[in-house]
Amino acid sequence: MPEGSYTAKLLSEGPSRVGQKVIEEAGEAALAAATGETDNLPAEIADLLYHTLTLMASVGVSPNAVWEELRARRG
Ligand SMILES: N=c1c2ncn([C@@H]3O[C@H](COP(=O)(O)OP(=O)(O)OP(=O)(O)O)[C@@H](O)[C@H]3O)c2ncn1[C@@H]1O[C@H](COP(=O)(O)O)[C@@H](O)[C@H]1O
Repeated sequence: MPEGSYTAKLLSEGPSRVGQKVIEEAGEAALAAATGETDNLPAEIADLLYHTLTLMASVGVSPNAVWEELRARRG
């Protein structure tokens, strides 16, 4: 594991732990939006996106697979 790497440590804990972080960060982002704390929103959303990408890596889902899914939904 790369020394001092948060990402490596989180990945070593498995998808369930990464998923918990996604839920936590989604809650923080939603709360910031609901309470009008818009100054905090970019940081909260950055945390959410980072942890979502880490969750994808932990289960082997590529960004391209997600883009393809979104593209297929276009009506
Ligand atoms: N973008 C990010 C990034 N966003 C958020 N975080 C970390 O995510 C954690 C989440 O915040 P919390 O307040 O929940 O932190 P915490 O209490 O330490 O977390 P837990 O103990 O609950 O797991 C913080 O420790 C942040 O530093 C990130 N850690 C790393 N990156 C990037 O990932 C890449 C690899 O970095 P390393 O992970 O350091 O190798 C680099 O480009 C980094 O900039």
